[in-house]
Amino acid sequence: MFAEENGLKGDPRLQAISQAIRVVPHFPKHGIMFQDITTLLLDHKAFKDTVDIFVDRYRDMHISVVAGIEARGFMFGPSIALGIGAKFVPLRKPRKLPGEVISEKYALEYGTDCLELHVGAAQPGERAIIIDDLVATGGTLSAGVKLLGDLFFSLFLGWGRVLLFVYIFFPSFISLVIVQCMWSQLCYIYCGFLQLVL
Ligand SMILES: O=P(O)(O)OC[C@H]1O[C@H](OP(=O)(O)OP(=O)(O)O)[C@H](O)[C@@H]1O
Ligand SMILES: Nc1ncnc2[nH]cnc12
Repeated sequence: MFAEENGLKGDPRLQAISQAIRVVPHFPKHGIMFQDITTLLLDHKAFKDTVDIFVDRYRDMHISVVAGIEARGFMFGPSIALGIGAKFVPLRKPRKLPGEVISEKYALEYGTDCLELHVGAAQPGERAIIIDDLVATGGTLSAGVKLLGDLFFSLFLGWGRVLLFVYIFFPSFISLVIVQCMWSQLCYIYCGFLQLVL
């Protein structure tokens, strides 16, 4: 599907990339066919072709954020970010990021996990892509999409909380601000009116 959608059907690079990924049966537990990309990283051409395919696809699409999912998204994301001229934003496992974070829990093929993102790493209105090595259940990717979406919402919520706090504890302060604003608007209109008249 990816090959067809991106005009890569029959591209010999895809077959070489696919062959460079080792499949390890029953790792880390019985029944899992583990797709091991460390063998792809050992193959310079296949590794470069993988990055180039993404750079060609996303260059000139006004993407300013490449978000990479820990850990294997960190192996491809930064090169793609440099290639398309975007910043790299790590989506990390819990308690790894030192600043203020937003978190999202998710279910995995073999367990549950959580991803975190630094508040302020991306701004509302920026266009982002998320990079990882593999989609199995899609839980990790969905958590990444939700995190980036929530970033804008959390900024909004942050200011909402401050306003609510001020409103509850200092209602007269809020009224004062509103009156002040209205008053300055009235003064402004009044000055404009005077300018017109004079
Ligand atoms: O589509 P999903 O079912 O969510 O699974 C895919 C995720 O699982 C793997 O990471 P893992 O959590 O094993 O962490 P790692 O990259 O740190 O090894 C893989 O790198 C993806 O991030
Ligand atoms: N089948 C798989 N291969 C490699 N990483 C994985 N993460 C979840 N499922 C996986």
